[in-house]
Amino acid sequence: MSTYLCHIPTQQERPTRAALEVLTHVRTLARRDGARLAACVLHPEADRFVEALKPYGVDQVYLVKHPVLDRHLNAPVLTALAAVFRAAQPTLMALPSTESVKDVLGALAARVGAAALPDVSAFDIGASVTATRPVMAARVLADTEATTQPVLVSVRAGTYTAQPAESPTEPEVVEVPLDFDTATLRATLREVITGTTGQVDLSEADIIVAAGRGVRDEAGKQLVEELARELGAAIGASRAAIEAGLFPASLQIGQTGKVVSPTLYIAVGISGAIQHVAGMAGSKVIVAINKDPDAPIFNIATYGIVGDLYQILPLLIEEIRRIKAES
Ligand SMILES: Cc1cc2nc3c(=O)[nH]c(=O)nc-3n(C[C@H](O)[C@H](O)[C@H](O)COP(=O)(O)OP(=O)(O)OC[C@H]3O[C@@H](n4cnc5c(N)ncnc54)[C@H](O)[C@@H]3O)c2cc1C
Repeated sequence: MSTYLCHIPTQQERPTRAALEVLTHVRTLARRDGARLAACVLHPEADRFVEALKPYGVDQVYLVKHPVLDRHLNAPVLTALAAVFRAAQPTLMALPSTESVKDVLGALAARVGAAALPDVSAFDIGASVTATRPVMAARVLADTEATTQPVLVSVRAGTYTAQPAESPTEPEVVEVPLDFDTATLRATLREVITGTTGQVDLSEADIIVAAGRGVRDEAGKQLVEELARELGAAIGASRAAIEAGLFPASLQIGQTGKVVSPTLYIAVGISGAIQHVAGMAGSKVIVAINKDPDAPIFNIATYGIVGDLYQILPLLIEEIRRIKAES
């Protein structure tokens, strides 16, 4: 029986949304192909996450527990993933395409002798593994194929929807020892500085309110923050809004920023330049607010509101508050 393995990064005591999305898709493929569905968690207390994986129908969970896995460092994560790979012997290993995964994917492929299909927006397994990969700032979709096995595939967030299985499973738990000497570390993580704007993590957010150059001052910024607060949304920004000094660079969405695919993306005063769209085109519903009816963002928007954001946002916030109060 072949094994399909998913890497499950964790955040704030639970598997990330992106990981559960990939796991859900791999479960569909595993059930169709009669393959074993395995997941792996790297964490000093990895057992804590087994419970959260049961509803997703996993047959096996590989755990790597080591204090060095407390925070992402390339060398131990690479060693741990390679150890799990050797233990599980999967034909396919799927990983969410996070910054950390991008750092190690190529090295992991080389270490375990696998092909790699990085940063894809869809994939399937037939006689070979085939995938669709957005390239050239998502202007072109490339069909790619791995002609050898095993295959590593990293998947963009928002491609699939995370859904529990029809019935939960009681997975076999396999502990994989990590033989890693921390004295060999060439890099250490000294401090993690968390952005202060917005309470919700951009890459995990289900709703994003993104500000562009149309948000031109502190009053506009406060409206964006208020709307985000009412919706429980994360805040993002275009490069122009960041260059204007209103938002920190960590919030940039686009070709040279974060790639996001939330359920709802509200673009406020953003023109829709190709470099911005590259980072958000995968959003399920896009609402654009722009005073220029010819702004390119309206070409990809699900709903468009033509008007001045300084008038529209207060109305929107008021209406959301009213609906929340009624329900
Ligand atoms: C190599 C490269 C990489 C890049 N990477 C990125 C990237 O990762 N992310 C990114 O975002 N950009 C990136 N850019 C920049 C990109 O080309 C655009 O310049 C940028 O996205 C424009 O941001 P914007 O839409 O906020 O600003 P603008 O293009 O200036 O648009 C502002 C919009 O706000 C509207 N507006 C103004 N006032 C109001 C109002 N009161 N109410 C409603 N609407 C209003 C205007 O009609 C306009 O459409 C990159 C560029 C290059 C060359």
